[in-house]
Amino acid sequence: MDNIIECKNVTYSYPLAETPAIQELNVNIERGKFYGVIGENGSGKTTFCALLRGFIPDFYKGELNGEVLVEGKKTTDYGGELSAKIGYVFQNPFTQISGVKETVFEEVAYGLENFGVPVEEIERRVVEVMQMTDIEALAEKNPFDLSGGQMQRVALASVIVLEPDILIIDEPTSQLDPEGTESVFAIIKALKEKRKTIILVEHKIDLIAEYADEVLVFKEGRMIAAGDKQEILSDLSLLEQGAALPQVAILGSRLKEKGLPISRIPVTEKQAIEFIAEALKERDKK
Ligand SMILES: Nc1ncnc2c1ncn2[C@@H]1O[C@H](COP(=O)(O)OP(=O)(O)OP(=O)(O)O)[C@@H](O)[C@H]1O
Repeated sequence: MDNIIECKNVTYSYPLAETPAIQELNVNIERGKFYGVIGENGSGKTTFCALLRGFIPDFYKGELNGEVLVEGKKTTDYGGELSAKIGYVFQNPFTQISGVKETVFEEVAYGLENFGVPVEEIERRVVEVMQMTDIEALAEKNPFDLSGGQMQRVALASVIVLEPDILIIDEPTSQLDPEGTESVFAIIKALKEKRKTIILVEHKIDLIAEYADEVLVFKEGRMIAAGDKQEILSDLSLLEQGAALPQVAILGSRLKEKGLPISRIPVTEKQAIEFIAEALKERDKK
């Protein structure tokens, strides 16, 4: 198994906090997999992201015990190189936009300029990423004159252009309409196809069900479940723990309880159609 990130017995408290925001966390993140992170508000998802990218303890002090390793090296032993390895996309794209560049093109190029990449390479990479994120038509616009969905695509482009191996994306669609959400997920899907390691915090459970490989569930600072998305998202006992599960998983389980011979609990709409049709055929055979 190729673990790109490992958390070993991590407990962290923000300064002056009475209870830790993360408690006794042990988790391995495998290279090239897509992790969906879910849990109630305040359960520790954003704090988990801050730990992975070394923001804790670099920027947030407080008390940290245990170790977070990225490619076998402690985050506390990295200098600036960690930010080249791990791209972070904020919930609010306003936070990501530098505010010092006047066009979208310059904004996307900004990070590469800071890394001292040669001009021709910057041009090539920016053009490529703008195509991938479907923002070519916005190249000459001011980043602040965009819709929320467009701005989030620019924010994603400015991170993707740096070619990090790991992407941590914290609720990218919370402020977007369905169309903006769809366009952001088209990009996330393309990143998944490039075999990037992706850690995505997202409340929209159907999107997690559709795209993630693995799901991590947080509650009150503890990771209460982790594993294959099919297994986690069909575990109805998690509902009692406050986790959101796909409606189709709940429906499938209830149909099973009512006696429908459904062999697998669906987590996506496509699976629901397939698995329920299979079960109906099975029932009619009898
Ligand atoms: N900068 C901070 N200083 C002190 N406490 C904080 C800070 N950020 C978060 N917390 C606390 O840590 C706990 C975990 O918060 P966190 O933001 O990680 O949860 P979350 O699951 O990401 O929530 P949400 O879904 O609302 O974004 C909460 O009790 C929160 O109040």
